[in-house]
Amino acid sequence: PLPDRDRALGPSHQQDQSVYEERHLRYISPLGKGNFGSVELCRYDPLGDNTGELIAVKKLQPNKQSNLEDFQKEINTIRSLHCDYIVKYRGVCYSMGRLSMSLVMEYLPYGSLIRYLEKNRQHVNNRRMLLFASQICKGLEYLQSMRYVHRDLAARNILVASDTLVKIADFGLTKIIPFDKEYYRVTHPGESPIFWYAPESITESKFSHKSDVWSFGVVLHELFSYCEHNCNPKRLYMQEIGNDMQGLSISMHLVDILKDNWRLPAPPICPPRIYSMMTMCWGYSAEERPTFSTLGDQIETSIQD
Ligand SMILES: N#CCCn1cc(-c2nc(Nc3ccc(C4CCNCC4)cc3)nc3c2CCN3)cn1
Repeated sequence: PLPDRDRALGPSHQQDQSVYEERHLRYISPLGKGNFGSVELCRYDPLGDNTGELIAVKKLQPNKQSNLEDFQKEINTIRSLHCDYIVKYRGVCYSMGRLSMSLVMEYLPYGSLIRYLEKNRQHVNNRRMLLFASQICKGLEYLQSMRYVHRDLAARNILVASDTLVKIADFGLTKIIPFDKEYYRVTHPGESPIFWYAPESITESKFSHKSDVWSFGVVLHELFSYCEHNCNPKRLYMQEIGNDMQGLSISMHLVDILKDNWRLPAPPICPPRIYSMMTMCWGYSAEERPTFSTLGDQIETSIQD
């Protein structure tokens, strides 16, 4: 695309959608897998001299679930979001040959929060964690203001831009709440990340801002557990449920222990006030859970102390 200074700004000064030409895209390495797609590191190098910018390119995975329509929705979603705490849309790349298209986004050099915390555990203290938590909370508050429900909030979908900035990514499951309802009901649950799901999402496929609050509580748990894999949510829940469970009954057992008020245990060195914030996010019924603005205020207060 044209550098910003030369880009013709439309009347609304809305940046026009940038189209990246496939012939200038240089594949570098794989970055990860999201919902319905894989993400690759590329350099967009129209001058052919390796001075081009690094970008993250999400390609549609041609498999049964994903289809171009869902991908188009994901592109329209991320294109409509303008927030410092949400990964930035850069444009699309059409590959006519394969009649498919790719989503071009800003490249975040540090990768997912899980990997970052595993590698940088020694110099990330509680204050830094609270900064990350507050940024995720602000991003979610913005998403809510746009009537979007993310539906796949987890540390694996939080990306690290720098030592002091994280961003929400992967809008493959994001839905818009209809104007006349408080929730979105999903017809095809697909492979659901049930250990990050609120009870009503498991039992009734109902998703709302309050179910995103539940998942935010699980992300707080991952954060303050430094994303240690031996205390990740799935592992802790399966220990409680009993590892000998299979298939459908796992989600029913999960809902049962949640009904009995069992919750993920406090991470080893988690401040009591933060753990109580998590347990508030895990109110069994949606209306018990706090709003993102309340959570944001509580996190800010904790940062001041
Ligand atoms: N979310 C979500 C799930 C889908 N997904 C999205 C991305 C993604 N990754 C990055 N950056 C990134 C990623 C991995 C590394 C690792 C790679 C292995 N070697 C060590 C370093 C480094 C940097 N930047 C992005 C994106 C999307 C927009 N910008 C990756 N998977």
